[in-house]
Amino acid sequence: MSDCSWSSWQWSPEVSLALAVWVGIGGLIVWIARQSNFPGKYSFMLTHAASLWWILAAAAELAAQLPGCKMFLAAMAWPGIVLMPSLWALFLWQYVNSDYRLPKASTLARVSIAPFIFWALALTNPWHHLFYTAASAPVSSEPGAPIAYQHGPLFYMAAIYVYGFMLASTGILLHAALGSNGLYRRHYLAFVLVTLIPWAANISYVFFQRSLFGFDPTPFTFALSLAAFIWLIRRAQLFDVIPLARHLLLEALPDPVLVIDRQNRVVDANPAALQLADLPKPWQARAVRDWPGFGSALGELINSENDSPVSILKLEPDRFYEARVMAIKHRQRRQAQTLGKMIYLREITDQHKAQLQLSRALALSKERLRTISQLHEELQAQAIRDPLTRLYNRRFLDELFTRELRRAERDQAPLALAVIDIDHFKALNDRYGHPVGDEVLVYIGEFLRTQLRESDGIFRIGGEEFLVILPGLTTEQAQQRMSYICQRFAQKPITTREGFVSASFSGGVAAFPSEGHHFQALMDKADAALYQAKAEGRNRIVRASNGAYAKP
Ligand SMILES: Nc1nc2c(ncn2[C@@H]2O[C@H](COP(=O)(O)OP(=O)(O)OP(=O)(O)O)[C@@H](O)[C@H]2O)c(=O)[nH]1
Repeated sequence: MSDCSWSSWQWSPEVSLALAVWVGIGGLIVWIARQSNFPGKYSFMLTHAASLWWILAAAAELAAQLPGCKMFLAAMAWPGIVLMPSLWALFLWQYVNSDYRLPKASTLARVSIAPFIFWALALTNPWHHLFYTAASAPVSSEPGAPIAYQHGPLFYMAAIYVYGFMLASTGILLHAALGSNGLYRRHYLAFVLVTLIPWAANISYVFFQRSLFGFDPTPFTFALSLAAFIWLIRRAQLFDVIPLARHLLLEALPDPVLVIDRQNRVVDANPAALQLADLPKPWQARAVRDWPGFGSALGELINSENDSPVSILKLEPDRFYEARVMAIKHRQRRQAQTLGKMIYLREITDQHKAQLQLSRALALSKERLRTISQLHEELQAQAIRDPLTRLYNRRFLDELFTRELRRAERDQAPLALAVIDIDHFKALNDRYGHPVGDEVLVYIGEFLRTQLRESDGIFRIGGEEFLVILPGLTTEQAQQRMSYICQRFAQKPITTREGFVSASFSGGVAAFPSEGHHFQALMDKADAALYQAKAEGRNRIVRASNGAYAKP
């Protein structure tokens, strides 16, 4: 210090350059202070204040003529040297995490501990020579000659500390640059450049003894940083246009947007939201559920554990809005802290009504389709059934017989066919009347249905004529089965409107493959057997047998 009071001071172009950089950075700080808030604004200003300290000490060292004074001023630069990279890392962290807050006093105190320790160690170097060794001396005997510093272990410790922050800064920036695009990515990449140039200059000085004016070139590279910031601010809209543009966008947006804090109080609302709530400007911050008009609906939405990103709200009579609730998160180290929520509303009344109409029309046409297909099924069922007895009619005979014949051929199984005709039905009609005849027809249909298997097909093929398809039965088995039914039918009188009526039927039976391989062949033989049954006295079943008719 005493050396400095005796030292003469020499002005030089290098000193002018250092002071020009100092003035430029000072101007940058003043300009930034006047700008609206941006993430990391205060740590950005503090970083440059630290660089001002360093440059001033460097300019003074350049101007000082006595070696003792130069070494004292070199030690004086250390708070700036060590503070600058740590504050720069703090700024970048806040910037990439959109943290607008003033750095906490405790954070600043923690960041300042190491710079003060290194400063104290540098100032006490004449006693311990652990920062700069005793071999540090002017490069020549000329007055004002620069000092060739020989670095001691404490110097390298300080360098490691500083380089750690530079490394962290580069990591933060590269990570942010990779996850962003457009203007933001350009900002991050420019920040990488601003970080790497002074660091490279410092490494070349510390490890490769590259100097500028016989001096550490690092503070001079701040001129490049300054140029980069001027370019970023003027050309790449750093710190200025983006928040402004976002604010303008929010103001001009026709859709209502609300920002609520952790206590669900509205802390910001754009004009569209105020208009929707019919709130005058200025409005007071109030709980979202108390907002006129749509507060209760929004309150419910926020409190519900509804994870769906979009909800439909009916806010006013007949007005529908799509509501998106987005959490506003702030990342702190590895934890993400929720600061509040942003609610974005978009009116979708017309779409919603159209959608409702569409879904109503869709439901109606589905209902109609169901009715039509039901009717269709009923018609289909009716088309193949005899309306009086509900037995199958001739129309279905072909289809069922063909299907059963194929199955019989495939399984090599017999398939019997029985033709039945009510005996003396004309006489019954004549005696009791046609309606009673109908009752007898219905009764026989029901009777056959109860006596035969589910798999047997029963058809009414004429006035009082029926046909039964009996899958799996031979002629003999079919005759036995039908004879049994024939006997039971004849034994039981039928209840009609005219009292008890007795009736009987006759039948002829033929089967695949013994009597034929086609429907018509089997039908002819069964018919002939029926004729035989009638001729033999009725009330019996006669089977056809290979061209001849076998009696029971
Ligand atoms: N009630 C009623 N009678 C019918 C129906 N269809 C046909 N018939 C009558 O059935 C009778 C058939 O008589 P026929 O063919 O002479 O035979 P049958 O009197 O039964 O004498 P066999 O067959 O020789 O025993 C006719 O009188 C027809 O009018 C019908 O749907 N309802």
